[in-house]
Amino acid sequence: MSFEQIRTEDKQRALGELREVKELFASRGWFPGTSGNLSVRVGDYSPQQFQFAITASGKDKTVHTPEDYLFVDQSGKACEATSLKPSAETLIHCEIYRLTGAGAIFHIHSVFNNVISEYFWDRKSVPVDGVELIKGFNLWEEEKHIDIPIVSNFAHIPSIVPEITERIVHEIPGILLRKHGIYAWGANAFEAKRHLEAFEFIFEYVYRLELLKRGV
Ligand SMILES: CSCCC(=O)C(=O)COP(=O)(O)O
Ligand SMILES: [Zn+2]
Repeated sequence: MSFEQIRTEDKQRALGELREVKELFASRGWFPGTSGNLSVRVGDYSPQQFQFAITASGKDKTVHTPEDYLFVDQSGKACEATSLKPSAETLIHCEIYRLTGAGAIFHIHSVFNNVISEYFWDRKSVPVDGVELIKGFNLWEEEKHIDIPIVSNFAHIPSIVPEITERIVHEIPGILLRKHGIYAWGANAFEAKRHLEAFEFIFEYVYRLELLKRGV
């Protein structure tokens, strides 16, 4: 399906969802210093061909402007003529869509996700035991253990991608970039938001529990 074949109302819906999520996450302080990026996929999907709306690069995501989003294809190329630049991290979105077929991907930087990614860097994953909120990932097993993958961060974004390709696991709808932030995804914007909120809850829980264990 080409970009032109995608219905205007579907494109408008994606932009509306991005605007809503952006405003909510901004109210939580989840976009410090212009960080973070959000995307919602539109139209039909195959791993070889898809399109999505994504936040433009370097914008203050706490304000709304007419130049907040653009549409790109599976290689990160703009679908329409525009002076806007897609997020510098668009290639990460492309790879996550290619691997998972997700409908939306949200990325934020927080102190908790940064601290936790560094604290558990030696084991390359965050261990989580029996926390109720993993039900937010549709994991309903009693006292389930999960490991949230952590990958290396590089200034050169294409260098981050191969480790993401290697480490994404079907059960866990997110991945942590070391001292950078969390990427969370879902079948649609509602689910990706739920997953992101569950990750952030878990990171704060793990952080506070570690402090208590250490008597800090
Ligand atoms: C200013 S934070 C550094 C870039 C980053 O990590 C990020 O999430 C925002 O980049 P974008 O190009 O999407 O604005
Ligand atoms: Zn980032």
